[in-house]
Amino acid sequence: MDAELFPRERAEIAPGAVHLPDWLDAALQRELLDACRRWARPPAGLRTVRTPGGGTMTARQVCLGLHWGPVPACPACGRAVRDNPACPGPHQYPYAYSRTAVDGDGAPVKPFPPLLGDLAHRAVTDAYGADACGAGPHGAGAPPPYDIGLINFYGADARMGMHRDGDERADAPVVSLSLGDTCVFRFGNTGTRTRPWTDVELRSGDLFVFGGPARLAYHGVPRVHPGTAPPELGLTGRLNITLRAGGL
Ligand SMILES: O=C(O)CCC(=O)C(=O)O
Ligand SMILES: [Fe+2]
Repeated sequence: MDAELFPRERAEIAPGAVHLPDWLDAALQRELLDACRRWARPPAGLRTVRTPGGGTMTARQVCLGLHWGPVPACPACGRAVRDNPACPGPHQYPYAYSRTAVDGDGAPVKPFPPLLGDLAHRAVTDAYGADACGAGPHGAGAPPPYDIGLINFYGADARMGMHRDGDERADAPVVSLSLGDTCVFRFGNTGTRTRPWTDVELRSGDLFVFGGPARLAYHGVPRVHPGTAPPELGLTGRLNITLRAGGL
């Protein structure tokens, strides 16, 4: 890694989208990596996600709390999603949340651990300030809690295309934690997959939070830089943990 004289600083990439470099210390990165390794084991462990077009995602994924994946058949017309793009029903939404790994081994998804809920709340508070959380414990009138963790594992050639995180029903900010190799994280706009966008370098330990006007912005990972993980972490590749409130 190139030498750097100055620490990297907090940056607001777009209104509501905040990058906090080096947010996780080395011990917490190690603890999260160990936990990711446990979560990635079967049942309902790391899997390859099929896309509605018949391809596969290059980043492999494991889910906690709720399972996110392709909708196998449309409840409105009963056909596989990619076979009937004209269906006005759930075909419009080729991905959904479920309680079991429907496109994996079919096992119940592992529970969402309290550690990740605590981290999500701390992350949002650090990103926006004390009262901005937008999700909380259950209770009358309280916003829904963080209850979904998606963990993406990127090998050297893995990517993630521009997309929106739009399958949740709560508007709490998405919290994203990076471990291992550095990547280019592309943060775009809410209207199109195309420019304008800003490319941000996310390194091991970085936090990125997007909420408010940025909650539904397109984003993706066009590139991972292999071999850039901190050697003491002991990870080859990149892990990303995104935390969301489902409101489902
Ligand atoms: O890997 C990343 O940094 C982004 C992951 C992501 O956008 C997602 O899981 O929806
Ligand atoms: Fe995303």
